Amino acid sequence: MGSLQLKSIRKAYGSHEVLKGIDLEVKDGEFVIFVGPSGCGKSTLLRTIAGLEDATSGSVQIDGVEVGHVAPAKRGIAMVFQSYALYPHLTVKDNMGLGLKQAGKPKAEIEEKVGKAASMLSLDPYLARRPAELSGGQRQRVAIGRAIVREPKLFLFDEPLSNLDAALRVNTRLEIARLHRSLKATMIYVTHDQVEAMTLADKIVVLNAGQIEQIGSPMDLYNRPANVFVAGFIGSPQMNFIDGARLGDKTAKTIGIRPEHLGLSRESGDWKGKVVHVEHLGADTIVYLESEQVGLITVRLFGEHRYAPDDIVYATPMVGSMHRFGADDRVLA
Ligand SMILES: Nc1ncnc2c1ncn2[C@@H]1O[C@H](COP(=O)(O)OP(=O)(O)OP(=O)(O)O)[C@@H](O)[C@H]1O
Repeated sequence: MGSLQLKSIRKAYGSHEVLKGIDLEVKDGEFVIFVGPSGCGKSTLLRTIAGLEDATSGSVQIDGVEVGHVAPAKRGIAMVFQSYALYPHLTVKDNMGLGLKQAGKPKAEIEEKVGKAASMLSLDPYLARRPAELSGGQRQRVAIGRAIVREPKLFLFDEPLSNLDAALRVNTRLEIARLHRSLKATMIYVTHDQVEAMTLADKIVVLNAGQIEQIGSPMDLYNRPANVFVAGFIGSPQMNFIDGARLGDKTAKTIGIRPEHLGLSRESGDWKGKVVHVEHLGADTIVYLESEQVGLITVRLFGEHRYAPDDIVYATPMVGSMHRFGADDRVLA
């Protein structure tokens, strides 16, 4: 079991309020990801759940039990950080089993649990090595293994992949997804990386300046952003925002349209523009164009396209792809 309830969590450092009333329900077995701009309070929230920070007010419950005054080690939580914090003089096996050894568990039990975690993480060949003899990805897997053997109610991950290179990030991401499926454990994960958030999460929590902007499944946030902030934060390249008045819309202050929901033609279309820059990403081509009617917009095309700066082109939004936001930046029904 591992459910979590946060009620009206506030946290201030001096007069600086970093968390401004966070309410959140995490169900047993859920994978929840916190995203948001730098400094919005993601790590502080995670550390508050872990008990490494005390909330200024509000309640943290794990499985329905208030843990505000329970020491971090007694909360049934395991935390995996960006820095692996492994003991350099211990082998992989001893690093993974240390927590159990310190808790006075019998040797046979430690052997069994470490063995099981190692095989889950494909770490069997490395059990006798020391951290210095491992790659960054392997070290992070050991850190995850160390968390698994403790069989926590809640796993907390604070940007666990951010020290890894791109290929390793993908592999380790898949590993974490698989792990979540096989352990059916509750996981809460902080990341800067949109792809991580979109691919791993059952539920994404978008934070901004200490408040929750929206909670939803990845596709909910992508398809139905509740406000301009979430619309602009989720999706890459970023959603285009156009002044409603420029499109003759009298109620919407802002109209959003994702770059992948625009078509491009040299012959005809809704918005005439001039190409200012093109990025060839292999699988996709990103075209930036300046249009008199709608300003600077980004178009994402599937495949390779031979547009070049100064080409005259026409962009056309796909039917039903516009998001309309009112004067308060909230989505209009
Ligand atoms: N110990 C502290 N004392 C004072 N202010 C702090 C302390 N820890 C964090 N802060 C401030 O709280 C705010 C939130 O920090 P936090 O680390 O939670 O943000 P974050 O969303 O995790 O950012 P990042 O994505 O950059 O890691 C920041 O403005 C930070 O400067």
